Amino acid sequence: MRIGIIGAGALGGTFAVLLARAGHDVEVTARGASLAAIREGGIGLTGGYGEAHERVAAGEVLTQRPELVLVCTKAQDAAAAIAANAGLVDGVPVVVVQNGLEGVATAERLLPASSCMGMLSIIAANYTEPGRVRVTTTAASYLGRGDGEPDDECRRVAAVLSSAVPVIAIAGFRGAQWTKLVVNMLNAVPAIVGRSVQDVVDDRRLRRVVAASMRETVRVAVARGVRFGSLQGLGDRRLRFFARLPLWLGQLLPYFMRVRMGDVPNLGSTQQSLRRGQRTEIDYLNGAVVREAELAGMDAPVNRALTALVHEVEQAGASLPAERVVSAVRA
Ligand SMILES: NC(=O)C1=CN([C@@H]2O[C@H](COP(=O)(O)OP(=O)(O)OC[C@H]3O[C@@H](n4cnc5c(N)ncnc54)[C@H](OP(=O)(O)O)[C@@H]3O)[C@@H](O)[C@H]2O)C=CC1
Ligand SMILES: CC(C)(CO)C(=O)C(=O)O
Repeated sequence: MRIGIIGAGALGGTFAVLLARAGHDVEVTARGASLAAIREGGIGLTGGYGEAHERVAAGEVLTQRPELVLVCTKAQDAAAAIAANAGLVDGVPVVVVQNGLEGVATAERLLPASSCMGMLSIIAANYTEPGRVRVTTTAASYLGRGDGEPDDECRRVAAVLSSAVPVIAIAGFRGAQWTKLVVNMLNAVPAIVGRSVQDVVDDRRLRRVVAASMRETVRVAVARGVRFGSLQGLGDRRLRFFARLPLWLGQLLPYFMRVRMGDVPNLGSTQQSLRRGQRTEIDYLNGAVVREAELAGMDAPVNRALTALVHEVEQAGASLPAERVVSAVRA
C-alpha cells in the first residue's frame, strides 16, 4: 500500500522502516537536518525490531497522494504539519499516532473529507541522531476512534499496519487515550531531571512523584466521567482501584510499567525534545490534566507543578536536581 508518514522522527521513523521492510511504498515528511539525513542515507533502525535500514522518499511535504496517512508529529506540531499536506491528503484515511487527548479532533478539523483514526503506541523509540532510531521497548499499538466497538475501517487499517508491526483495533478509544495519559505520567519527571524513565522509577522519592501524578490523573478522569479503555492489561477497574490506594502502595503502578519497559534506558519522548532544544508536548500531557481538572471544578497541583518545571527546563536548557521536583510537588 502507498503510505504517507507525516513527521519521520522517533515513532514515524520506526513505522516508516518497518512498513517499508514489509513491502509498502512509503513516503515521509521531515525537515532540517533530519530531512537531509533521510534523503542522503535513508532511515536506520536498531534495537527491539532488529537492525533495519530503508531508503524512502522524503520531503518537507508529501508529493504522492497516499492510500493511508500516519501523522507522527508531536501534538504541538500536528496542526501545522497536517495543514501543509491537506491539499494532497484530504479524503485519504488518516491515523494520528499521538499522545494526549486531542490528536484525532485536530485531524478531523483540518481534513474534513478524511476518515480519521487515532493510534496509541507503547513502543519506546529514541531518535538518537538525524535519520537514526533506536527502539528500546517493543509493544503493540492500539488503533480506534470514539467510544464504541472498532468499526470495519479501523479493523482493516489495523490489519494493514500489522503486516509490519502489531496493531490492535480497540473499543473505547477515547477512554484508552486517558489510560495512555496515565502511562505518560512517566514522561515529565525524567524530562525534568535528565535521567531515563527506568532510573527515575528506581529512585524511591521520584517514583512517589510519578505515582502521585498518575493518581491525580485517574482522579481527574473519574471526575470527568471517563471510562478508561484497556491497554496492556490496564483498564477501568484497575485504575479506579489504584486511585483509592495510599501512595506508598500506589507506587507499584509506575514500578510495574518500568518492569514492562525493560532495562534498556528510555528517555521518553518529552525528554528527547528537550535534548534537541525543542519545545515539548507537556501542555498536551500533564497540562491537559490541569485543564481537565479545571473543567471538573478541581485542582491538579501535582500535574501543574510538573508542567511548570518542564517549561522551566525548556527555558533554561538544563535539567533540574531531583530535590526541586520533590519540593515543588510537596509544596
Ligand atoms: N517516541 C516514543 O517512544 C513515543 C512517542 N509517542 C508519541 O508519538 C508522537 C510522536 O512522537 P515522537 O516520534 O517521539 O516525536 P519526534 O519529535 O521524534 O518526531 C516528530 C517528527 O515530526 C517532525 N515534524 C514536526 N512538524 C513537522 C512538519 N511541519 N513537517 C515535517 N516534519 C515535521 C519533527 O521534526 P523536528 O525535529 O524538526 O521538529 C520530528 O522529526 C508524540 O505524540 C509522542 O508523544 C508515543 C509513544 C512512544
Ligand atoms: C510509552 C512511552 C513512555 C514510551 O517512551 C511514551 O509514550 C513516550 O515516551 O511518550
